[in-house]
Amino acid sequence: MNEDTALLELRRQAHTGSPPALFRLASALVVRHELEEAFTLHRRAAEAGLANAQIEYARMLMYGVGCEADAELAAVWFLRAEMAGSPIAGYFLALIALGGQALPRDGRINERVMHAVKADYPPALRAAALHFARKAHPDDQRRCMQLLERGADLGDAVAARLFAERLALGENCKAQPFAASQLRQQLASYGIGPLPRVAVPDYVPLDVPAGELQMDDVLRPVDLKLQSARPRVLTVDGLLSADDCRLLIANAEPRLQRSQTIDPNTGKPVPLEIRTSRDAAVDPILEDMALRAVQLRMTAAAGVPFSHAEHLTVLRYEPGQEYRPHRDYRPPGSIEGDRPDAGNRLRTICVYLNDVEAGGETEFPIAGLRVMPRPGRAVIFDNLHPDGSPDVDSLHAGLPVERGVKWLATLWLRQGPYRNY
Ligand SMILES: O=C(O)CCC(=O)C(=O)O
Ligand SMILES: [Fe+2]
Repeated sequence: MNEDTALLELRRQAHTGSPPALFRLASALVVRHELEEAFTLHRRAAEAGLANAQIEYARMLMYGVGCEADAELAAVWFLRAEMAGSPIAGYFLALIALGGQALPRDGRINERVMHAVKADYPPALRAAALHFARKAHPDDQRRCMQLLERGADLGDAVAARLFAERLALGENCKAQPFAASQLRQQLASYGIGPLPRVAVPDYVPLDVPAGELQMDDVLRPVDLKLQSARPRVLTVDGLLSADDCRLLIANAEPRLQRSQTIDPNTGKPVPLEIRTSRDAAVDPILEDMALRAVQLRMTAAAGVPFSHAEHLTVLRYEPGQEYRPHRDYRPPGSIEGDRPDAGNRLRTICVYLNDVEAGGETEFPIAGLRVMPRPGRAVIFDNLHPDGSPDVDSLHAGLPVERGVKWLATLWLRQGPYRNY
């Protein structure tokens, strides 16, 4: 049967109106990028009570695929699928609720994540593993390892890479170089290399009873150090854990592209000599609970609601690569095409993900300040004055890397809401 005959057969079956047949046809149409028709068919199957279709329909609504995005309506359909017994729907409800925008951030987040963990849903395993990774109790460290291992067994390459690092380094566990090298060989056969070395930053371990999940820990206040008042620059060490840093690198690495910069004349992103790194932005469709938790930690430290954040960008600079002096606020005219209602870039938070052998500091020339990369260290700075006007003194640069590689995560934070869930 060729592809078209197969589709015709699916259409014939769907004609009967049977929900599983509608679902199968919709899924085939998604693969063919016929999204609007897929959306309508998933809706019909969802309305007829099919839980899988309810999840797919809700996901399309959440991301605006084949339709206008509508996070509130997505939540309604995830709730129906959850009531029909789907822990995956519960996971998505927890993901939406953690953003605190389309659903309230309530205690059900933890319950739902645990439920999805018990159902072996890999994104939930990853999120819970990274949460337990921050807790001092040895039982929680064991839980973290078990969850990463389970994720790896289920084919989650990110979990496998994180697990291999901990095993190889004996980080919060007994070093198992043989098991680590076997796992790395397995990953290498899929073309996946080892992660860069990330030293464990000092941070206050999470004070949550052993075995318990408290996902909203990401919002807890951190100890910011004022480095300069004008321009306003703050830093905090250990904002992210070694596992968080590795998570960001592992997610970005396969998708890196030459960085682009907004051309001040046209307002369009283009590759320019002032910024020679490679980077990957996290598309909302790829944003799972663990990635969301890391970003919430960043926005909370920056004192800006999560909804104001543009998409996370992870950058990689090789020797000689740099981001020459620039300001992060967007030139008037370039906002129009990208959520003008969200206003300009009020503030930026960058987190270094590894140690750079030499070079790669972030320099603020007006303040006479250079911030050294250290894994988990964040630098937060204002791009606008309190009255919303551009602060020309916010000029800054990513100095050229001299030796080693520099990995960095940047969130640009707008004046108003940019995301809807
Ligand atoms: O690489 C750095 O240190 C600075 C990065 C930066 O300025 C940016 O991402 O906007
Ligand atoms: Fe910048």
